[in-house]
Amino acid sequence: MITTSGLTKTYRTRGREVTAVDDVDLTVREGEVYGVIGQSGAGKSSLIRCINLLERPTSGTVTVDGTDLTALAGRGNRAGRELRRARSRIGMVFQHFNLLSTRTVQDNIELPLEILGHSGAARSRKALELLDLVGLADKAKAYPAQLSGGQKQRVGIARALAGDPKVLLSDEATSALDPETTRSILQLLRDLGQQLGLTVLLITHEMDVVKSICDSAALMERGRIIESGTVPELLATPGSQLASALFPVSGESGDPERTVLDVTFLGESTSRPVISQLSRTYNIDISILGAAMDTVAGRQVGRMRIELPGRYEDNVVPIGFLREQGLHVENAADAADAADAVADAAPALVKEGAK
Ligand SMILES: Nc1ncnc2c1ncn2[C@@H]1O[C@H](COP(=O)(O)OP(=O)(O)OP(=O)(O)O)[C@@H](O)[C@H]1O
Repeated sequence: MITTSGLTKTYRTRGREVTAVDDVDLTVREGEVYGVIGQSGAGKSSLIRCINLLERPTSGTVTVDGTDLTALAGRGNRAGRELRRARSRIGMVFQHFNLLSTRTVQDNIELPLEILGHSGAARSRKALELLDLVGLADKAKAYPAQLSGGQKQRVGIARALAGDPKVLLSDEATSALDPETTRSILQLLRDLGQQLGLTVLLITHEMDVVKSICDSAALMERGRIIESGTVPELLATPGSQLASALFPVSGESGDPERTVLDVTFLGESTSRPVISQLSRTYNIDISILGAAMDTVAGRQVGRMRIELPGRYEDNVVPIGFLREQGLHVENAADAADAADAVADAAPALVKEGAK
């Protein structure tokens, strides 16, 4: 649904050049919620602004729903109209809501429809329908100042949906909200995505956002995407920095003569008694150093740090047994290296992930 190829954005200010987006290839599939996570200054806002051509990329292409937006951008007035039309199928949700304070809630939602030239009756019908969808049917005549932050963002989402978009872009939609409101807005985005068949691309600096609603995620650092994939793929990738930040497990072993493994259970493997089977089959004592179960992107995920007697090389057979059961097994020493790498690159992400 969204593809960028070699997308690059360089700003030139007072003789200085900053490459905010550096050769980014991104593929967001139809119907998924895709999160781009990175620290402040990583280039997330520039990326999202290039995707809806609010910002003209320096090079590279952006294709949304089969239309190459970058090809439409530079062709004078007529192409400008085409670009505006293509853009109206891309909804945008902003961190600070961007509502007009002198207009009522309903009039704010009608604004994009006014620009598209819809009649008064059609605009009103659509706005009321959208208000109902976001749970604010009773607030049509209220002004933004009379709403809570979460309610304002619901209006922002309703406005973004006014043009019947196939794609919703969200620029830190929840970072101005408290944790509980954040949860309800994320749930709304996820529900609307499923109900309306939307593809959602969101940028965030909070790992919890990725954890609660994203099907796929990418880690952005200094303008580049350094890791990406579906959440289950990431959790199953040895040494994945995103997986370590998304789902950290802790627990120390003091004994170099023993093997410490991080075992990830996904989906139905979470309910099988594999650790006791391992212990019985090979007659080994297993210590559990740390464990957690959680729901990531709507799927049950478990992670466990276990310790086995003997060095890693001596445990090839039990490790093979665990892998045969469909579990992802990683040497904890390698996982610790990945966690250190992400901590160096993005300390805030690790803090968020560890909450
Ligand atoms: N209009 C601009 N002119 C010049 N430099 C810019 C401009 N916009 C962004 N930058 C620079 O590009 C880099 C990436 O900024 P960007 O806002 O895209 O990052 P971000 O990951 O969204 O950060 P934040 O989360 O703080 O918004 C930064 O170094 C920033 O200073």
